[in-house]
Amino acid sequence: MDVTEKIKLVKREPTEEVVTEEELLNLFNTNSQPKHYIGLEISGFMHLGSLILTGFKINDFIKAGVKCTVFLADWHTYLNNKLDGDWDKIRMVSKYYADAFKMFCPGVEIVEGSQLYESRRGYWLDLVKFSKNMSLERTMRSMTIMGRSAEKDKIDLGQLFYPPMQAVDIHTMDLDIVHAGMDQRKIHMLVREIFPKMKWKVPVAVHHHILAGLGEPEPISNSDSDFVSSKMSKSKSASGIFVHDTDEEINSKFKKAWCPEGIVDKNPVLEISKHIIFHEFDEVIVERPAKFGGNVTYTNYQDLETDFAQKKLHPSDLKATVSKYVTNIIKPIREKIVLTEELSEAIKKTT
Ligand SMILES: Nc1ncnc2c1ncn2[C@@H]1O[C@H](COP(=O)(O)OP(=O)(O)OP(=O)(O)O)[C@@H](O)[C@H]1O
Ligand SMILES: N[C@@H](Cc1ccc(O)cc1)C(=O)O
Repeated sequence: MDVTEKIKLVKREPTEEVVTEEELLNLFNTNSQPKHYIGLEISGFMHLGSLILTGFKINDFIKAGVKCTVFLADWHTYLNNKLDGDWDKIRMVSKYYADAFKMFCPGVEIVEGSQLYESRRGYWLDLVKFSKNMSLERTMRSMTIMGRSAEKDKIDLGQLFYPPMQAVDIHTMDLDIVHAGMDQRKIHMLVREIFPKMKWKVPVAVHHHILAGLGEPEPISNSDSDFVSSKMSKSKSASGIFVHDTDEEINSKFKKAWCPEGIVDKNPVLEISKHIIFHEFDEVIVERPAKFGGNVTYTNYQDLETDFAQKKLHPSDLKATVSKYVTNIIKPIREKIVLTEELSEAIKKTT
């Protein structure tokens, strides 16, 4: 595959930014198998954002010949008080995440935080060195990468290690490409600023779109908090579509979704059409009775959005269509991911 084709795959939806494209071009020109990672805290059930949209992007990287890793950040999970900080639960849920990604992204490598830290003794020295280059103020401002804010949350000393550890993970894995949702861009920009001073390899950062939750978006002006507050998240079960939801649950969640007639901005149902459905299907058929205009076929997202904006497509028809297509995407995934009673209970009781 030529370099232009590889870049096209990396930049394809749901990618929102590549920092920088010039560096990515240089990387592909000089390295036939660059190393990528995306890291996840392991806590709740996997959803459309964390497994499916993220997995679409990982699969694009794999197609482009990139060596992909999903990093299961077990120590970060512990630091962030997820799963009650109970290591038996963390290990159990970690296996569930590993199996889900191995199934959805064939060829991806899985690395656990604890495995990395045990095998690289130099990690802790690098963490100390890195922390000398990171101000306390900057550390506090990066708390958004763990879904917290220094103003609202009581932060313990352990949590202050979270952002510099995430940065040192990147150096320790010797990565060329760091990938995450837009909510993680702060730490990657920090890495790009500090690593050159330490003479560490500077990775290209690729950030994908953050899928919004199904509820009404929260009115927040600060763009960084915006990603965090309205995103589909494993901590908010009503606003997310989880890979284990039944057909009925998916349908009922879409029925309740925020989708005012003619409103395109921050409309979560349109977002799912764009980033999930049109990623998988070349055409989408809206089925409706002749008295409401009859069936209509869309071969691209833009036409669907335009019809919705012009009130030619009603929210209930859009919701029913999106619900049907999402169910078709989720069904085969749901069947392949084993969710034992014990695992399900462990997750439910702690999220
Ligand atoms: N709604 C989403 N859309 C796209 N990507 C997402 C979404 N939620 C999480 N991700 C991405 O998946 C990776 C793991 O995120 P994370 O472990 O914080 O999941 P989460 O569901 O947001 O969890 P939490 O509820 O604890 O905030 C990150 O790179 C993040 O950007
Ligand atoms: N901060 C990431 C998790 C993560 C942790 C460590 C990493 O090296 C990478 C990612 C999240 O909330 O999703």
